[in-house]
Amino acid sequence: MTLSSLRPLIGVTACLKENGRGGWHHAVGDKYVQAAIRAAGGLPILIPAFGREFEDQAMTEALDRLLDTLDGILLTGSPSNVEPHHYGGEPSRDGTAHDPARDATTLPLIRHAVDHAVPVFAICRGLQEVNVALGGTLHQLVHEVEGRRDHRSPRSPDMDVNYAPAHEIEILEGGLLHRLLGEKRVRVNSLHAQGVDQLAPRARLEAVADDGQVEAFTVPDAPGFLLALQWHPEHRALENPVSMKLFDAFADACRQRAAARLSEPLRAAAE
Ligand SMILES: N[C@@H](CCC(=O)NCCCC(=O)O)C(=O)O
Repeated sequence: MTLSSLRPLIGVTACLKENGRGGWHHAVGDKYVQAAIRAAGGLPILIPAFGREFEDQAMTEALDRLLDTLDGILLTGSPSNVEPHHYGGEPSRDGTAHDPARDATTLPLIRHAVDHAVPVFAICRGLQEVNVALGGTLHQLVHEVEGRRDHRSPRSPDMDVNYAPAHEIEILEGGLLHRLLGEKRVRVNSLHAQGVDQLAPRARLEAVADDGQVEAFTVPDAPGFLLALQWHPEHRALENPVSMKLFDAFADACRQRAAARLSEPLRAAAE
């Protein structure tokens, strides 16, 4: 086995959703599982929304054990919103979908992963979770903010319509995104009603939409890889060169961690 053939273990965050029959499922969209396998070359390990089951110390121990076994974390998107009490926001508008079990899992998971140099790739809700976990805030309805466009997707039954490129982003020179893509402007899809209001103090802005809305950031002082995107690179990732450059960078970081975690004989074989 060589380092390039090593398939890193990538945690994929799940939502807790009602199953319509009085029960609950821990659920992940298949496109995230497919992206972890095909775009990142990893082995996806679903992370249930277990945060409410553990008190503080037990949660810390659970996250330590979990992250000891993983080479990276993919923070997925979701129609549910981060609950505003996590960032001092006003109560959500009636009818807003939330997922408190997911919030109770991902927010401490993010802080733990960042502190322990576990590579993190955050998508849409995932970006919003990273921003809140590290002390930032969110707009709950970006399209109602003065000067902002509507960043929500069409409500088509056709995924390719909903995930079609929707607007350009400006990539800030000198950051990770610019280094990975070598471009100043790319078109991205857009499927969100929430968005970054106050960027987390440790975050470095990497890209903005033409209306100034945050579209990507990194955390330069994090010991490991971290890239947070408001758009969805996982949709048809293999057909999108921009997406593949980003997944390749995440995959490289995960493989490096995997090799470092391997036992000596396996590590020697992977070199
Ligand atoms: N609910 C938040 C986050 C939006 C988001 O993640 N959209 C994608 C949902 C479907 C998918 O997983 O692709 C917001 O509205 O901003």
